[in-house]
Amino acid sequence: MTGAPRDTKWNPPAPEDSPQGGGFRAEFDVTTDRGGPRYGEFVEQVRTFMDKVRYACPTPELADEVIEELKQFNAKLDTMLVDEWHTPSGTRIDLPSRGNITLPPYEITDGGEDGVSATVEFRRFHLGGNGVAHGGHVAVAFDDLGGMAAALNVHGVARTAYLTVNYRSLTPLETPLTLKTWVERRDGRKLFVKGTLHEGDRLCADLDALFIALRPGQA
Ligand SMILES: CCCCC/C=C\C/C=C\C/C=C\C/C=C\CCCC(=O)SCCNC(=O)CCNC(=O)[C@H](O)C(C)(C)COP(=O)(O)OP(=O)(O)OC[C@H]1O[C@@H](n2cnc3c(N)ncnc32)[C@H](O)[C@@H]1OP(=O)(O)O
Repeated sequence: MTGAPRDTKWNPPAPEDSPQGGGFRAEFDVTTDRGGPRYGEFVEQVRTFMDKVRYACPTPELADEVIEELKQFNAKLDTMLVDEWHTPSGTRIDLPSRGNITLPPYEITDGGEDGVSATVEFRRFHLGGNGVAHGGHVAVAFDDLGGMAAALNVHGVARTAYLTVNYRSLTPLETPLTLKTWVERRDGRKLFVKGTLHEGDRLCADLDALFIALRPGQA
């Protein structure tokens, strides 16, 4: 397991009348080959780049040089753009965080209807201040992995209705942390999800969230 459990029935078909606009679709794709065998390294290099940008203090001359090179990179990326529904990002279950560059990198160690366990490592670019993670990035990790616990429970897509994170102690950067999420209670389409984030035995943060399973065809 890396970005999501493999032994699960993913790729549920959308109903004929599934709307194509607004929010998540009631369907989703999982892949292991979209974007090719080097896609994981491609994302990892961008993360490393962001780590360096976060701490860079360029001279004006070096900033000009890098800006010129970035313009060339961006022009190259313009030649490979696809729409949201065809990008590998978020679908590659063989990669950390399903290859989604916007998520803190995590690897799923266990996942199913009972919940999800993952190892997550906040990067240097997730800095909030004073050497520890920004609380918003902690919430992003909980949202995605809480959403995954809900998705695995209902075998479909669920959307966050509310998400409360209690920050119990500081969350370190560049340290493997254990994040767990599980559906504590289900009431029809309502999934009450709990979660914890630990460094070893120390609780960094916990989660209390409500996810709503989408109705067939819901935008
Ligand atoms: C999604 C994955 C895509 C890619 C997948 C690829 C691979 C798959 C692998 C794994 C999947 C892994 C991870 C999943 C990833 C991410 C998860 C992130 C999810 C998000 O980041 S998502 C963005 C933020 N999210 C929104 O943008 C929501 C905006 N909003 C709405 O879209 C509606 O608001 C909605 C749909 C929430 C409900 O609307 P609705 O019309 O369907 O239902 P309704 O309003 O009737 O509520 C039904 C019952 O919930 C109660 N209820 C509702 N809201 C409540 C609240 N806040 N507090 C307390 N109770 C609440 C009502 O009171 C009623 O309760 P009752 O039935 O008892 O009366």
